[in-house]
Amino acid sequence: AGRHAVCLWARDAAQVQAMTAARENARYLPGIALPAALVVRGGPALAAVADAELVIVATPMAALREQLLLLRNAACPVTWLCKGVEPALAGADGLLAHEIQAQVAPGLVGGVLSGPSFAQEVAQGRPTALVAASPHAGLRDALVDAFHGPSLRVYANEDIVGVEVGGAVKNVLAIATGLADGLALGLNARAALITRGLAEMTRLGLALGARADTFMGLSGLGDLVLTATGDLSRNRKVGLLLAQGQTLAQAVASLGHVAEGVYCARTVVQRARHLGVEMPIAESVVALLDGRVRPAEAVAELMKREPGVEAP
Ligand SMILES: NC(=O)c1ccc[n+]([C@@H]2O[C@H](COP(=O)([O-])OP(=O)(O)OC[C@H]3O[C@@H](n4cnc5c(N)ncnc54)[C@H](O)[C@@H]3O)[C@@H](O)[C@H]2O)c1
Ligand SMILES: O=P(O)(O)OC[C@H](O)CO
Repeated sequence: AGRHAVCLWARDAAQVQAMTAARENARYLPGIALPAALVVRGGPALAAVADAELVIVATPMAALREQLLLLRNAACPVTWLCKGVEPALAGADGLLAHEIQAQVAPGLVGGVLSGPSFAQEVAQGRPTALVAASPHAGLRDALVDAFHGPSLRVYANEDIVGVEVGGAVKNVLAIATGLADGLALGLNARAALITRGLAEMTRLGLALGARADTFMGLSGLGDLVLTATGDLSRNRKVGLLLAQGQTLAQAVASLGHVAEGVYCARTVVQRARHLGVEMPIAESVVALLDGRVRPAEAVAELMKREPGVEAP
């Protein structure tokens, strides 16, 4: 938004050099010129954030624990963009991002920036609305101050549990809608998956202590609609490719970016089971990813379920 000096730190020296020379992130956002004021840096991460007022971690979920460990003594607040759940460690449930922070960097002031936002459209300056969630009011305000602008609206939310559950579960559900669309099941089926998926997401969130209304907001329904229907979604693409007969390995290899639903579906389902929460759509996605059912069988299993009442 032009109100702050911004430094982009990357771990890969070759990528730093390429971005500095071309003033473009050709590998991840080709065709988008980096703003003239943006400084690109490599080297030790801690040196790069020494004078920072705010750090944003933009790695996949799998790298968050390592990044937070590195930043655990940072003097400034840290915010992550990751949407997922960490794979379960032996004998324990997989953790949401704020739970990892509580474990490895409890002294840090942390939060998440989430909501319906394909990076490509944000970078093109297309209108986008996000949600900034943290238990710390000061960080929520700082995120709105740093990011709110003519093409980006940022809403604050105290409910970090609900925001993170929405961000994780929508990835799993987008694999399901990609699969349904890839099998040409029709628009009715897609609407059914989105709506019943939202009920699953809400049930899990409530069991984890989230607020129900968060799931009607940007990080819940908003991101679910975007990811389940938008062809820029990597998660949706995985479903589409599986429906075409590709193996999971082939589908994942063709993306070049992380599809978090592939990595968190099992953990989501495992956590739901431990809490006694029913998530039949997510269960079907896991069966598909594990190769226990074929695409058409996953759908048939869902349709065979006993009739039920609509209330979540
Ligand atoms: N791309 C989007 O449109 C978008 C939008 C909103 C949220 N997100 C979320 O943001 C997170 C990152 O998504 P992405 O699309 O940028 O993923 P990506 O696969 O493009 O990776 C992002 C960056 O993280 C780096 N990285 C990967 N593994 C790492 C590790 N172990 N240590 C340090 N760095 C590592 C990669 O080199 C890359 O620069 C995901 O959780 C995703 O759900 C993505
Ligand atoms: O490409 P996906 O499926 O990871 O989705 C990207 C963003 O999370 C959409 O908000």
